[in-house]
Amino acid sequence: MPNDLLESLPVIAITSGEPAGIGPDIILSALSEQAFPARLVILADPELLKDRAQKLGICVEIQTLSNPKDTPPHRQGLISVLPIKQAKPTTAGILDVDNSPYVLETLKQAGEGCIRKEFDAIVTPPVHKGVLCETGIHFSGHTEFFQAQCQSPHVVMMLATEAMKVALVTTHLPLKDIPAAITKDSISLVTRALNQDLIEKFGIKKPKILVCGLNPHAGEDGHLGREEIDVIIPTLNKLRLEGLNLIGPLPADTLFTPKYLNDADCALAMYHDQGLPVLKYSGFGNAVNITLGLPIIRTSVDHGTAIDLAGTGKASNGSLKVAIQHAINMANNAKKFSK
Ligand SMILES: NC(=O)c1ccc[n+]([C@@H]2O[C@H](COP(=O)([O-])OP(=O)(O)OC[C@H]3O[C@@H](n4cnc5c(N)ncnc54)[C@H](O)[C@@H]3O)[C@@H](O)[C@H]2O)c1
Ligand SMILES: N[C@H](C(=O)O)[C@H](O)COP(=O)(O)O
Repeated sequence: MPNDLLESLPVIAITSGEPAGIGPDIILSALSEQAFPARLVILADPELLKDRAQKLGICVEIQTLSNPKDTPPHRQGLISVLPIKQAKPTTAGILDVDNSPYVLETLKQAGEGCIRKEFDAIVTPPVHKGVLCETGIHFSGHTEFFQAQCQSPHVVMMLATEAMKVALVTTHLPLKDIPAAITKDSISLVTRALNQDLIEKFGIKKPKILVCGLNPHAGEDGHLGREEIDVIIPTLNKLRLEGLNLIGPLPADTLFTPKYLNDADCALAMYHDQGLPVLKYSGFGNAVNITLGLPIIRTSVDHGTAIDLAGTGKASNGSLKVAIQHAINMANNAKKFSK
């Protein structure tokens, strides 16, 4: 392939995710079923991928790289690996805290490579937050990990299907800590970042964003909670003066109905389990998780490690394919903008 054509293909780093989960399975099956228009580099232990491919009976060519610059264009069945060694061999379906440093190392190297511009985007199959926390560090999600690594002041978690986009004001917080985290500042920063990225990364000229209340019935005029009156309404009014097209706060139970959704670009929920169950009910297995507000591009799957399915061949790779394609599209758009 001529050099300029090769260089026009984005380099997409894909981490292995939790080795005992379905991450390796869905990487192997997705990359063996189709060719992606990119240079795909898997940050993983090649032995993990070889073992899992054998267990699943998937025929792939595993090629080890010493430099990400050498990543060839993807073709069906090609797995190009930048090797990172596990502490121990993994048994599918059995979590082992000794391999948590390996998982963290794949994320660290993916983020560093993206910051150095060796990679154009990162795609992350699922990690197991519990087994990472057992190492003694507090790991609440990739979103927060890459936010800290990139030193980004605020990021936004957004999950998207063809039909719906749902973003969150707060990410992985215990329920009891949410009201205190719904502040004028947090709502303003997240809503501005969301609006900006909907314009720049999704080409929506003037995004229309539906905003959920925090309390049942959006507080029922203060009788079911005062956060709407004291915090959310004044903040949205201020943002409207900046030109943002915001509807709400609406009661979350009726915001997610066609009357509102059909005419809007995105819903903004106040917390994880207010917005994501609706999105996952509507499109589990085919949605993408995108971190907005980072200086790098990062997409992920809409599901977890599904430890019960690892090594069985029953895991769907649909969301991973969507996450890879979104990363490629966003990387191509970013290349066009930078010219
Ligand atoms: N992107 C990520 O890293 C990510 C996302 C969500 C959850 N997690 C983590 O995953 C772990 C397990 O979480 P969970 O049990 O709540 O959710 P889960 O998504 O792993 O599993 C929920 C259910 O969905 C099924 N399922 C999940 N993915 C599937 C697939 N690709 N194909 C077919 N069936 C699938 C599972 O078998 C299970 O029945 C937790 O540690 C959680 O934090 C990680
Ligand atoms: N909140 C996500 C979900 O439910 O799908 C998931 O936990 C992943 O989050 P990170 O991308 O921050 O790991």
